[in-house]
Amino acid sequence: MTATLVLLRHGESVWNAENLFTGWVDVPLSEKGVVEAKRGGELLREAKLLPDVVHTSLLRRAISTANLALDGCDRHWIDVRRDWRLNERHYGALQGKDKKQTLEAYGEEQFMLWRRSYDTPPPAIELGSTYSQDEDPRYAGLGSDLPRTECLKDVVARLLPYWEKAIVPDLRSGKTVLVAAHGNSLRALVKHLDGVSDEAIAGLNIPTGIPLRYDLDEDLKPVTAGGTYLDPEAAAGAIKAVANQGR
Ligand SMILES: O=C(O)[C@@H](CO)OP(=O)(O)O
Repeated sequence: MTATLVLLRHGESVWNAENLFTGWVDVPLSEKGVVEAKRGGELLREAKLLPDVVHTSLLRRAISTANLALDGCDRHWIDVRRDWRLNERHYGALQGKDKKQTLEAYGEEQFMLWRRSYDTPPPAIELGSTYSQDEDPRYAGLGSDLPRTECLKDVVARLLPYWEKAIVPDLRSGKTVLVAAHGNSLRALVKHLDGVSDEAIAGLNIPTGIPLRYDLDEDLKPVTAGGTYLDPEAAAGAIKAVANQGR
């Protein structure tokens, strides 16, 4: 048995374009992001990789990307499930801050520790502050699960229960599964799938809007490590751009 999983990071958001830490702040796609999401749908159509079910976060940049991509391959009608556990990493007090200014103020080491270390979260966000989500009705049921900051390790811990409970059953039933999510929630999933070490995951970046295909064996291990981008050339360039943000 093999199962087919497609990971899709949302297209460029307006805050990606402005180089701001975003996390759980619910910003829309930029015009370029809309084009990227549509292109993602074309790539799915060209590859005849047609999802049967889609899982998204609760953030509009992932939801819009899924809608646009699915529309592009005539799959806008499939079952959809959304869950906060697919949200972007909560960026704590860095949410809304300029990446370049943060790099200049705190230096390369601290900046990269916050951005890419496995287990160092940024400082926690103040409750009630502009970019905090404590008043957001979509998270009202979360109680003490509502994060005030997260490192990638925290994202792995909150994502895996959803993977096991919601995504794995879809894969086991033979469905082609699309997961439309975020740079860091997808890094957490790739870490799990490929067994990437805590150190090596720091160097892994996911480009916006380019579907990443994983064929999984009966143990849900990737047949090809790292999966396959549907547009490898575009992915290589875009991965470099993500890695260099803030510079
Ligand atoms: O700001 C964010 O939420 C993320 C993704 O855009 O940024 P980074 O790649 O720096 O983790």
